[in-house]
Amino acid sequence: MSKKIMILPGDGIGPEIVEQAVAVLKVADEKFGLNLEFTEGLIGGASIDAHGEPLTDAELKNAGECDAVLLGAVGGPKWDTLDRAIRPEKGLLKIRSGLGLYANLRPAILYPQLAEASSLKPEVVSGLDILIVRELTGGIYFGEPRGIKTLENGEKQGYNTYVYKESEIERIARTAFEAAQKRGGKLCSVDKANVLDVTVLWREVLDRLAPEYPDVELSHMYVDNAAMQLVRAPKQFDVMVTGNMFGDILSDAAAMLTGSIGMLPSASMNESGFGLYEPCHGSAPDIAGQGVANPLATILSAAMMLRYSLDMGEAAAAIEAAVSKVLDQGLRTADIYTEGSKKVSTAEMGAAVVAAF
Ligand SMILES: NC(=O)C1=CN([C@@H]2O[C@H](COP(=O)(O)OP(=O)(O)OC[C@H]3O[C@@H](n4cnc5c(N)ncnc54)[C@H](O)[C@@H]3O)[C@@H](O)[C@H]2O)C=CC1
Ligand SMILES: CC(C)CC(=O)C(=O)O
Ligand SMILES: [Mg+2]
Repeated sequence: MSKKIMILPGDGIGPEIVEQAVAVLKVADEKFGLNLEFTEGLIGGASIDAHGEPLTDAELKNAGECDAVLLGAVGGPKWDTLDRAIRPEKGLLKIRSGLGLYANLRPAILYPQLAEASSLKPEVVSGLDILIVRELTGGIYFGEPRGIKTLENGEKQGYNTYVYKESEIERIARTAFEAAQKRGGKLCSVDKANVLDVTVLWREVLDRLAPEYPDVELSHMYVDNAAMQLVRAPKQFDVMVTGNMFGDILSDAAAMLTGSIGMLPSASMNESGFGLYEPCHGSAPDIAGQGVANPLATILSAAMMLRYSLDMGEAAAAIEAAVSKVLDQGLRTADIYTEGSKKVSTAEMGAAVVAAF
């Protein structure tokens, strides 16, 4: 039986990088007989232009009926002046929440070939392999009430609400504990429990669950210190678990340890293992249309999709090996270029991964 993959290219560099990832999936399909079937949909600004909203209910339903979703990125200046309710980013929040994709896995792994491209000194990052587990369907990005209101004195006030229910904390904590069990056995929970009540509860839930995972060493860290430790001594971390906003910010910081945000893939899963796969970066309007974006985060996200949602681990490993091979060949998009390597375009990088199979 075929496996149906929904492709949502989105905006900006989204279509450019997704095109390369689909080409890689097609060659993996040929080599491994995966029987993949692709269908394409609209999200973000592309959907606003076509339908007046960033994700239609019909498209959400289509995505949920597929076996997995591969997404590029959404957003861009063209839509920035629209009403907040129909911004491209709302489409992303809608698909994450609508499909229950609460577990966002963001592995920050330094390919040894890119040690020179990392923002940190090679000795600080060599062998880096961190997994950031980010809660994705709750927290301050979803909390109500939210909005901008006018106060009695005529001044405007903006507000959002940072909320988590125990059950939401527990399920992401279990994802993180289980990941730590399969990895190095260390879990660092990141919060701001010295200030934010919601994260006092977060910490309590993590502590309550810890005895169920005696093989995992649990620690807690405030988010400001975690940001500092990530750029000071990142190898102290194995698995990090945190809420939606802190995870968003910390994973962009971790990306630079691996050389570029263009290297960081992600998986967003629900309880039944259904997943949406996308690079951690956005639509990069500053380089869109120039053919210079790094497609590797999206290609590596496609590999995660094969492994986590489609049970095609062998093909996933082959994609990762092909990525490593092109880096061995010295091929680099502009974001990971260092002296002595060969600068290539988005399409050339994609073609090189296909050829490396
Ligand atoms: N998952 C998503 O769809 C996300 C969407 N966004 C949206 O994207 C738009 C741009 O946001 P920014 O804050 O600029 O973040 P961004 O991640 O799009 O770009 C930040 C910087 O990283 C660079 N960059 C990103 N991806 C790259 C790649 N694959 N190769 C080489 N360089 C890359 C960009 O050129 C830019 O200089 C906004 O509309 C934002 O809301 C932002 C983050 C995530
Ligand atoms: C719409 C944003 C929450 C997207 C983003 O920055 C992310 O998921 O990393
Ligand atoms: Mg982000």
